[in-house]
Amino acid sequence: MTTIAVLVGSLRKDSYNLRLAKSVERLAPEGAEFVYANLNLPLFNQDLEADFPPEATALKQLVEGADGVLFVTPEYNRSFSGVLKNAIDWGSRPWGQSSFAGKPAALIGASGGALGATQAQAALRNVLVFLDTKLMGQPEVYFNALTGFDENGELASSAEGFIKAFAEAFVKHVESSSAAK
Ligand SMILES: Cc1cc2nc3c(=O)[nH]c(=O)nc-3n(C[C@H](O)[C@H](O)[C@H](O)COP(=O)(O)O)c2cc1C
Repeated sequence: MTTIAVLVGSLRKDSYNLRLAKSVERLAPEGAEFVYANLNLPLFNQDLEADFPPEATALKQLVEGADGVLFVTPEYNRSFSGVLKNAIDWGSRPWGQSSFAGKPAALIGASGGALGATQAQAALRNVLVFLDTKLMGQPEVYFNALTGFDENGELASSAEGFIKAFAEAFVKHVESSSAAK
């Protein structure tokens, strides 16, 4: 079993990005288990590092126990969401004990427009490289939620192919990175 920790950077109940993550999960090869992190965390405060909040510890444990991490981000003001940055900041601490270092990872994102969280993903990619994740380069998916989901909120048939290709490439990336350890 290959375990994937999923970090969805939106707390919105009907989040496009959560729907996108669930679509990736549905189209992933058998044997991959997706576990969704709780990102409803206290605001990062370095004063709290000596006594980590339990929710932040749970996030670190989830990531450390997973074979790979999938980051799913909305675009807020041309960057990735504060919710996701906050979670990444917790997971990266204390100094020298980042949960992300060496983890096979990929990113994907949706927004309600044709640009499909392009700028958010570019900014997030920079952070994930700095954190020394083993980041999948291709394929990239910039997901337009207005055309990518149908009127029932399901993945549009036109999007099935490229989301399946992304899911397959990601799980392969995780499994080959883990085997190479
Ligand atoms: C504060 C804020 C800023 C936003 N900025 C952008 C933006 O820069 N680019 C964009 O494509 N969409 C932007 N949006 C629209 C989001 O893409 C849209 O709200 C989307 O549904 C968020 O993802 P979610 O459905 O997973 O919550 C913004 C939305 C909010 C609330």
